[in-house]
Amino acid sequence: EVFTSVYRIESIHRAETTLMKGLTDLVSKERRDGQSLPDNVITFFHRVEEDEKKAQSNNETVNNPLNFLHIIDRWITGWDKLPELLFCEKCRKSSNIIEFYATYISTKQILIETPHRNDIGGIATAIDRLVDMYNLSVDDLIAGRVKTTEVSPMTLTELIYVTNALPSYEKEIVWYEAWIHKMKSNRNTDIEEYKLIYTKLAKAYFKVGEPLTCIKVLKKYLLKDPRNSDVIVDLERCKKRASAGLQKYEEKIEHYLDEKSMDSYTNYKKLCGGVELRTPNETKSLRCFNGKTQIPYMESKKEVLSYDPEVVMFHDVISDKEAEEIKNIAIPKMERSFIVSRFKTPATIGGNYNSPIRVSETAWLEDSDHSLIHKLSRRIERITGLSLQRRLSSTSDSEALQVLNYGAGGMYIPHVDFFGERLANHDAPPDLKHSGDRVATWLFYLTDVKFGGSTVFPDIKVQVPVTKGAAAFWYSIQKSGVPDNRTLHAGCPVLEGSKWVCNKWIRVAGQFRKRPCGLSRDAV
Ligand SMILES: O=C(O)CCC(=O)C(=O)O
Ligand SMILES: [Fe+2]
Repeated sequence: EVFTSVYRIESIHRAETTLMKGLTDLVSKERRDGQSLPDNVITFFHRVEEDEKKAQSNNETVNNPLNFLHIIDRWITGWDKLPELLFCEKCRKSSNIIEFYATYISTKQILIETPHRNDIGGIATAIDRLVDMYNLSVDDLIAGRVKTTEVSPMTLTELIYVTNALPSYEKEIVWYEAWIHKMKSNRNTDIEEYKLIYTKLAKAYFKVGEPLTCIKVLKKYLLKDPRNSDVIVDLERCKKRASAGLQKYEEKIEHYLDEKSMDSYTNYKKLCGGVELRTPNETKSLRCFNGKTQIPYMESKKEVLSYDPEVVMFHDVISDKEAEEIKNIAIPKMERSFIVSRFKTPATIGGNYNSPIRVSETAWLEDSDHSLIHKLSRRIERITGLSLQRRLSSTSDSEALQVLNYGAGGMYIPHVDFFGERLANHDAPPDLKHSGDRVATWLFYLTDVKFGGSTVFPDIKVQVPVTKGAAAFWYSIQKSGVPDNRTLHAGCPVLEGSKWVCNKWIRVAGQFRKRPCGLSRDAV
């Protein structure tokens, strides 16, 4: 799967650029020789040309899920099929074609992974999630617009990918209605497309218990194509249901959120969208200042986002060059992030109902892997005053550095980082199992993103924007030793850009001198 990280999609896209250079060459050589390639090859060639032109803004390729959908669809329906099209039975074989084919094979061989049907589902789900999260207009998406960027409009095939991934018939209705709206302004839509959309829309109305609307939709279609027997059969079905007076409602995917989760989810959504949920009175005492570190002449740029529980940002704690280096060290080791529930934390609320909990890829880096990783651990120690020692054979004061790159619409739904009562029986390696709970989290931001991706704390209404070079830091366990549920937090879905972060989860065991425990139960 490539949709689980933006860098994988980017590498597919780089390969496509190479293939496209080869194809452009082929087209012009054949033209020069007075020959032409099969029509479907030329059509595909023009599609890529057109898509690429549209997807460029300020010399950069637009990094949003709609463009990812185009990239993956072009790959699966185009590049993968190209040899069949070029070497069809009646096709003329020229040396130019053979030459292109060599480039084709070698380019594909370099790729570690090529897109897969699953990727389509992953990206389609991401698009649905982003519509919910950021209240995007479906009409805009169909036309290729996402916030301030524009790419090619969606194709009919892409629409069907998206609607197949939707968790409810209500949502399908919204998309088909929008598509019909678009078809109306396009005079030469072919009848097959009309038929497909009208029958799918009618079926969705039927499923949500609205047979009368189902009848209306099908009758509208029959005005264009009065004798279509499939549609007439569908119409009879709707009529029968309507006369039975049965309003049967069918759910596509069952979902359930309890009230408390719903509150957190509402805040999560608002905070991700950049809404300030605290009153001026609540934020007036928040400050930025030069913080003390363990080295007398070194200060940190500290910004307090919440005093209790304490959530802070440290600015300029990692350079662009270091951030780039971390990515390069991590890339060969990246793997799909495991679901938090490996540790059975309450990572079960919010998000879109059918969405995976975490869409990202992870690499774990040890201090001993590279001097830079070691250096960063020491830097965090100086700034926080905590110990991050890794002792691979006994208890450790922190886990390895976790590097994350989010995928298409990638996010991490609301969760807490501590294990709480589950610490005793989780299946971490023994050294970590005996290192105590996760007392604090340090999160470096290695990139900026154009839109979305903030780290948000729904219960305390805090939003930390993705800020390259900065880090977020918070304690998950109070000084009394009691885990702090108010530290529930999430990574918002990324709408545009590639979000890279890396974090250190700091353990309780080694901190007894560095962060003395409090004397009362509610010590913070
Ligand atoms: O990526 C984010 O913003 C959140 C990451 C996170 O929750 C974590 O690493 O524990
Ligand atoms: Fe977390």
